[in-house]
Amino acid sequence: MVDFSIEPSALNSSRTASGLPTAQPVDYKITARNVSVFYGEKQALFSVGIDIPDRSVTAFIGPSGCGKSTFLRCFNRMNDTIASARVKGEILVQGKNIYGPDVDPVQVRARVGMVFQKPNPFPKTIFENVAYGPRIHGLAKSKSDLEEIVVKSLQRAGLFNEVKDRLDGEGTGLSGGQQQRLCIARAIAVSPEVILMDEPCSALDPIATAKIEELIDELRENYCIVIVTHNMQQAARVSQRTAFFHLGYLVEEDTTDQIFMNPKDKRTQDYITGRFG
Ligand SMILES: Nc1ncnc2c1ncn2[C@@H]1O[C@H](COP(=O)(O)OP(=O)(O)OP(=O)(O)O)[C@@H](O)[C@H]1O
Repeated sequence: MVDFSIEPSALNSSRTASGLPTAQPVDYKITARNVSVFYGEKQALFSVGIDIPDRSVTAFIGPSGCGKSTFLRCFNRMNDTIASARVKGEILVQGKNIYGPDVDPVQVRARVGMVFQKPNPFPKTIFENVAYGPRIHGLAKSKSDLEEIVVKSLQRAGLFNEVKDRLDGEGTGLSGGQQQRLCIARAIAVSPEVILMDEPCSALDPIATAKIEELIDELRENYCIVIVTHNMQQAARVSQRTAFFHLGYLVEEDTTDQIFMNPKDKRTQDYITGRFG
């Protein structure tokens, strides 16, 4: 664990019985400092900094093209897979700079899982979709170990009861909402520290969306979750903190209540009241 005790922004103030404020360290999972991202000559993000707490949901909102997904992809080095993308600045996950010279991006992506807009199960069985990650990362010592990981991951993703009789069926044969929960199970199976979600409900109907939102709420007890969403009601429903982006800048970040009820910046206010977006 990193000692955050000297970082003023990492302190929550509370009051003792004497009425004097005391500082309590917040458990931050991700810390980003001065992050800028370029696609070729074009700059998409401008010196963004944020602290993201563990065991909670942080939502990134803002108009199309403001850089939400670009910033999210910095947290597991997915931008490395885009040839023109260049990331500057520092991102610490659990205190370790994930852009350090000794860091393997494949390991980063196991620690920081990602769920995409469109459910993307592998063309394999339901069991294999979940077993694949633990197997390649050597997380199971035996067949029964692996089975246990698969069952637990499906249970945590709220899918087990629906698929327990057809684990040998194709993952792609599930409904859209089930496929997305399968992708969440797949992400959980490698015991990540963080789960990134890039508009995870945008391809789903309202009932499947409600299930995923419930699941997100349950998962936050154990994980740091960061979600990009276009849907402000969804951000208000599922997140504890919200960051508003505009034209590549992080305009404002605070508790979700504060952002939606009393934003400090006029651009945030205009966006959440639907004046642009
Ligand atoms: N692979 C890429 N190559 C070139 N430019 C890109 C690439 N991906 C994103 N951009 C540009 O970077 C900027 C930020 O895009 P990004 O997708 O991060 O925004 P966003 O806020 O997530 O948008 P949306 O809500 O529409 O998904 C935009 O101007 C976009 O055109």
